[in-house]
Amino acid sequence: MIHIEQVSKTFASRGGAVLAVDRVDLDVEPGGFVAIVGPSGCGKTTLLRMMAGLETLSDGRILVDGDAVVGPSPKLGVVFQRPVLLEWRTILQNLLLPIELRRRPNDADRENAKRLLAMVGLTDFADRYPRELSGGMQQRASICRALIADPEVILLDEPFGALDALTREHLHLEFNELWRSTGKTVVMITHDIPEAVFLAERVVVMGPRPGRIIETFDVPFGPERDERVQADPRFGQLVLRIRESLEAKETTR
Ligand SMILES: Nc1ncnc2c1ncn2[C@@H]1O[C@H](COP(=O)(O)OP(=O)(O)OP(=O)(O)O)[C@@H](O)[C@H]1O
Repeated sequence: MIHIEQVSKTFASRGGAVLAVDRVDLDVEPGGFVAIVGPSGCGKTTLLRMMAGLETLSDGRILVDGDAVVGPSPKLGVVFQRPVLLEWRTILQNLLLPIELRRRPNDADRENAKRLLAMVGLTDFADRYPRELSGGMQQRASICRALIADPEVILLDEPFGALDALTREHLHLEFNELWRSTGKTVVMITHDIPEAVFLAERVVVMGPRPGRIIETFDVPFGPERDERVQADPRFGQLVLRIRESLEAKETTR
């Protein structure tokens, strides 16, 4: 579904050119879930923004479902670290925004939005404004908005990073179910290694700048996950191996 081939990104800055992403190759199969972890500033966000068509490539190519990414596309839904909801629109109106940018929303769109809100337990909040919702609820609404145009791929940049631990755990379970029930292809950036192992099928480790993929780990659990996965010794072992992979590279900087 996603094919990333020898992708590089160089930014021009006052101090000279900054190589943020260096010849990254990555393939994600349809319905797959890949998490990307790496030290701060290693180019994760830049890579995700290039996948989303929000940043140009300096070199290489990115294909989504066979087509080169040349700009934002309805095939891609993006969720950012902070829920970027418009304060003056209700939750339902916020959800319908991606549709409105292309055409007038109809009753079927409104039904679809309500179905998504029901999936994440926000049925009663459709007509409320973002400020009336907690951070976790707003982030759920943002995930619904990324899904409204029925994209084949969802890209998430630390979507749960700004939430408290309990809310984050709830959303992990919800997001796992959402992924399984919709069959979407997911790429998620996170700093949280246990989160990556809990949610993804594959965890990709990026090394410090210039950002390159240094190691890939397969997660030994099926798609259906719950709290018991974390008690499995393989969970802790994998978290440790990924942490060691990250730390090995940090010390050889
Ligand atoms: N628009 C830009 N102009 C110049 N340099 C940039 C730009 N965007 C990112 N960079 C540089 O590219 C590098 C990678 O940044 P990026 O935000 O992708 O890292 P990251 O891995 O997502 O970091 P973090 O985990 O801290 O969010 C950094 O050195 C950053 O300073």
